[in-house]
Amino acid sequence: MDLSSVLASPSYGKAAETYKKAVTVAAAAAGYAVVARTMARELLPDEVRSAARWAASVVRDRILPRPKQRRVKTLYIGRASELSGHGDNRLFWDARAYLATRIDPRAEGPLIVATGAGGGGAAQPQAPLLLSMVPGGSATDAFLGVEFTWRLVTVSRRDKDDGDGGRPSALALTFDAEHTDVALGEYLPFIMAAAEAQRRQDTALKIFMNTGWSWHGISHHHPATFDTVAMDPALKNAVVADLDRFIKRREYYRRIGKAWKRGYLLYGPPGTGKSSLVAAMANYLRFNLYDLDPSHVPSNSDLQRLLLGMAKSILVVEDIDCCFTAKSRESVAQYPYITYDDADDAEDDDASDSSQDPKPKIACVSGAPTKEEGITLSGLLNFIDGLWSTSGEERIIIFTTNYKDRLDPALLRPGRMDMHIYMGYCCWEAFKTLAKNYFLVDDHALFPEIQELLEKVEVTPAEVSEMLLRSEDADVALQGLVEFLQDKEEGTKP
Ligand SMILES: Nc1ncnc2c1ncn2[C@@H]1O[C@H](COP(=O)(O)OP(=O)(O)OP(=O)(O)O)[C@@H](O)[C@H]1O
Repeated sequence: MDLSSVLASPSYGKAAETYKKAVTVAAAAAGYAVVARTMARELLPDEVRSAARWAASVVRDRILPRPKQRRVKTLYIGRASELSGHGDNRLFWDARAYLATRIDPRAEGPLIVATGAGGGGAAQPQAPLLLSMVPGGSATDAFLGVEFTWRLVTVSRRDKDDGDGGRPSALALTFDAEHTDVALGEYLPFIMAAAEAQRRQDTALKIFMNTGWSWHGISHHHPATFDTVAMDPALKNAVVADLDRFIKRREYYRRIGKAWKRGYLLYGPPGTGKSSLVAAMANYLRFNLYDLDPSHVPSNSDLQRLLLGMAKSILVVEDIDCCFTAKSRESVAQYPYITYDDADDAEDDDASDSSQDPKPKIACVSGAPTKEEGITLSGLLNFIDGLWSTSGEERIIIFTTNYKDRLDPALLRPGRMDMHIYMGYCCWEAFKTLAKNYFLVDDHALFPEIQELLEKVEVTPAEVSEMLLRSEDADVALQGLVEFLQDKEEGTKP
């Protein structure tokens, strides 16, 4: 069918008629709408028109989905503690320290850069560079899927003559208000914990030694870490896991009403790394060490004072077998400075404080035996349990000995020392740690021979370390070690 016959057909004529009518109606409706709007504008008062607009918006809001409104919340963290009324607000400094690790140095805009405190608190050449926002600047951070925006704000205090005008005085933390619980319950506590961990890292550790009833501290720079201590890897992992678990259990110890303390007994031949492990534990936890020499503690009351004078820390008593024994009173002559419990007394240790024990203890102070009250093993353990149960701070006690079999059974009873750690002769795994420490090598042509020899020969990690130290050339040092082990095997070396 061509175009002329389509136009001439009756069905086309009907459709064209219908279309014309529709156009006429639409034009009339549009005209009425314009007229109605004009009339409404001219005839209806403003109040009626705005009421109509409001009604229309209510209907629209009810029927049509609207994009969700974002309510933001801002927390101001002032530099000064507004609530306690005095001093610095630690949270302000914690947040600034935390932000220093989150600021992107490549981001646009100016930043403040300064040196952080290294080792002893004073700025040191190797101290890290810390970034900070300039006043008015902002930084964003994401935590648990929530976006947080930080701004450093300056509150002008020109009206107050406190010499503080113009310094940044608060951090403003802005986030979606529906995440307020995350901000207060998780994000800020996380920041405080991170800052505390960093503070510990930056603070030089100390080791304290006792003279009489007072402690004297010096810096503790022992380089041992869990990476450098050579020991069975499974045992090492177990020690690290035990420390981690202990540190996280503040609430648990509080709930069961026990002192937040953990006891470790390290035993093994001389030179197997007991002192190195103590140092590694201190470095890992960033705890100060208190090295107690019981021979310098005249009485239980002096011991009490020493224990009360300790902060969160590790208390070490080395060579405990030389300090306390239950063997016999004849032993007094052998260990002249210390008071001894009888084995029978030790059984009652839990029930009574030995300082109130009516039986006279033999105390030998400064080599002069007297009948005065003296320090006892039960006194030490009871004091520790009693005194530390109220402090609420975590403490670790470590006893070391070369001779576990000489120890007072009271010390070995379950519940006294939580973990007994045997530091033994150098095994293959321990040797690999030492080789890595000294030469940064994981493998060497002499390793198979050394492995075979270590299975047959008893050698301490201290002896192996000494051989490895003899040359900076790994080939030379390892060859020297092979010869040393062969001599031992043949019995030509003690
Ligand atoms: N397990 C080890 N891992 C790494 N180094 C070790 C180890 N054992 C010993 N050494 C090395 O030997 C030296 C002496 O070891 P350490 O004092 O730790 O042994 P110890 O078991 O405490 O000895 P002692 O019982 O005589 O006090 C350390 O300084 C270290 O260089």
